[in-house]
Amino acid sequence: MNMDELKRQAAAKALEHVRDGMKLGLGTGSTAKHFVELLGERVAGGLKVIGVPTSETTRADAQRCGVPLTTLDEVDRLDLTVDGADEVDPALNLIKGGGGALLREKIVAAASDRMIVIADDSKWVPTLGRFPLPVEVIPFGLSATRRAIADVFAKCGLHGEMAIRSGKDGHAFVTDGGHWIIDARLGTITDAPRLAGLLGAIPGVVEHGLFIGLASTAMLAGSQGIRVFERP
Ligand SMILES: O=C(CO)[C@H](O)[C@H](O)COP(=O)(O)O
Repeated sequence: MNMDELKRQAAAKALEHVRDGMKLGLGTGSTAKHFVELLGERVAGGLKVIGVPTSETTRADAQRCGVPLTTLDEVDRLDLTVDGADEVDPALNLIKGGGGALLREKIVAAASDRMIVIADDSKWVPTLGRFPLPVEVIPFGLSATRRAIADVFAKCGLHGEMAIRSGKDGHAFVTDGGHWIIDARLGTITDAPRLAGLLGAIPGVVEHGLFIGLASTAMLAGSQGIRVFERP
């Protein structure tokens, strides 16, 4: 089975947890896109749900699939968010943001009673950090912000290369919020909650891709089937 089929299987498994009347957070990325498409099929069959997309790309996908949309200004809490991840560790802490949507993804996940992470099982890691950590920054004062990020890494015993993410046009990739992303190759993040707290306190850092304590469940599809993990 190829990777894309595994992603679709994980998405289908998450769909089993969607009930009539739910308010849903809709994630971003190739796995989340499968979920939106499968959800669209259920909506066409009469399921009543409403979704909050975590990116302009997901908004367009959801509209194409006929999934009714709302915003976090119009609803209070969401029942469930289903989203992909770049890495998942045994505590269900995550690295996200490979698709550049980490800011809206984190806002939506934090506004949800439950977050289900869907992925193929290559995303499962014993310790976060193999995938470059995305840090969303304001372009103003970038060098100062970068130095502050490097100081935080050093304080956490991490020394990694940092690169401004480029878009397809070769210029800096611009997020839906108008910010830039620094990708940091850290290797192994031994204390992700501490790093998350320190990065979040830097002026100029809008958000980072460490999702600590937000995921309730992970559904990871592999050649042996789907493994479901609950947050310990
Ligand atoms: O965080 C994300 C986007 O910002 C994605 O969820 C993450 O990059 C995983 O993507 P994919 O499902 O395509 O592997």
